Amino acid sequence: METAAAASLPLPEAFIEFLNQNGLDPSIYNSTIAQSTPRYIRLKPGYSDSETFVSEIEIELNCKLDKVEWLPGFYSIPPHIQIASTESYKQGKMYGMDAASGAAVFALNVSSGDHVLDLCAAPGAKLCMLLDLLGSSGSLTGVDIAKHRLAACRTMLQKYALGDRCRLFVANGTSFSLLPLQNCTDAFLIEETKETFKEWTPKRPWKERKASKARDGITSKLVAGTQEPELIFYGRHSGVVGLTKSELFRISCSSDSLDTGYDKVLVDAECTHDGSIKHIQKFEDWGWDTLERRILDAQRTDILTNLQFNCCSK
Ligand SMILES: C[S@@+](CC[C@H](N)C(=O)[O-])C[C@H]1O[C@@H](n2cnc3c(N)ncnc32)[C@H](O)[C@@H]1O
Repeated sequence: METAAAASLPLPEAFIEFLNQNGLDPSIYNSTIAQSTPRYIRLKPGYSDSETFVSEIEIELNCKLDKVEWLPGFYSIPPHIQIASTESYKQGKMYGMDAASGAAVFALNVSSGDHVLDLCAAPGAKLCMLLDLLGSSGSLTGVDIAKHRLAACRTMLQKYALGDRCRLFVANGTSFSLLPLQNCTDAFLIEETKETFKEWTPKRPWKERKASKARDGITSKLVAGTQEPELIFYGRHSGVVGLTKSELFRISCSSDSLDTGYDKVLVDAECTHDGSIKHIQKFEDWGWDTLERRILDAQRTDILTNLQFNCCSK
């Protein structure tokens, strides 16, 4: 961190050393520079190639959309532009999603008919992109350890009308072992005497759910590794409808799980996109001691390393 700009940053020595060791430019944590980092939006398939729709959004946002050539459906917008109050966003025609997040999903190379597992799914931006890529084929299983976060993901599926081939489990990803159902259905003998899963219906429309969440606040609750996965959502073609509970929770339908497992697995245990810069910038309000305790604490990051190792080595 040789430059004068970086030297003027109120970053602790140890953090600057860490950035230097990893070839990262400390000036990205300068809030003036970070404020010029563009934001990105992803347009829903069907809208993303429509020039008319792009022009409509430009009028609505009062800015120009710059197409990200290497990432289908993505556009960059100036950092100060807010999308949440626009009609296109409210109507589920666009997502606020970082290009780096999109790149991770794109790199999975999802193809038609794939059975995909998203192990750290909430709040669901990547999950929605995966479902958009799958279209009307394959299946997607979303897992998250935090129930309130996965509930937000379910709301997102409803908002974007995307959940048809998806199921969501509150579970610890390090021990999640349920296989995709589409591969197993032939092996199931539906026992008519037992109660089976009926079509999932929301207790409340998603807009009401969003409003009441804001009113009531949220309680953070994480599941233990040993707890049985809790199914909080399943779509009509997710393979769940018509199964009994014991069929759903059978972890293997064949001795060879290589044939019956997932085709692609996404493990997004912690943020790696431009949003992480904003997390670090909280030091300006919190001070470094608090930031270190809340975010950079060695014990917490050790847990994260183990989580990523466990998930990836399965
Ligand atoms: C960076 S966020 C994921 C963002 C998400 N992929 C998206 O695109 O919106 C990390 C998520 O991992 C979840 N998580 C952390 N440890 C977990 C575990 N052991 N099992 C399952 N989920 C976990 C957190 O609750 C959090 O929701």
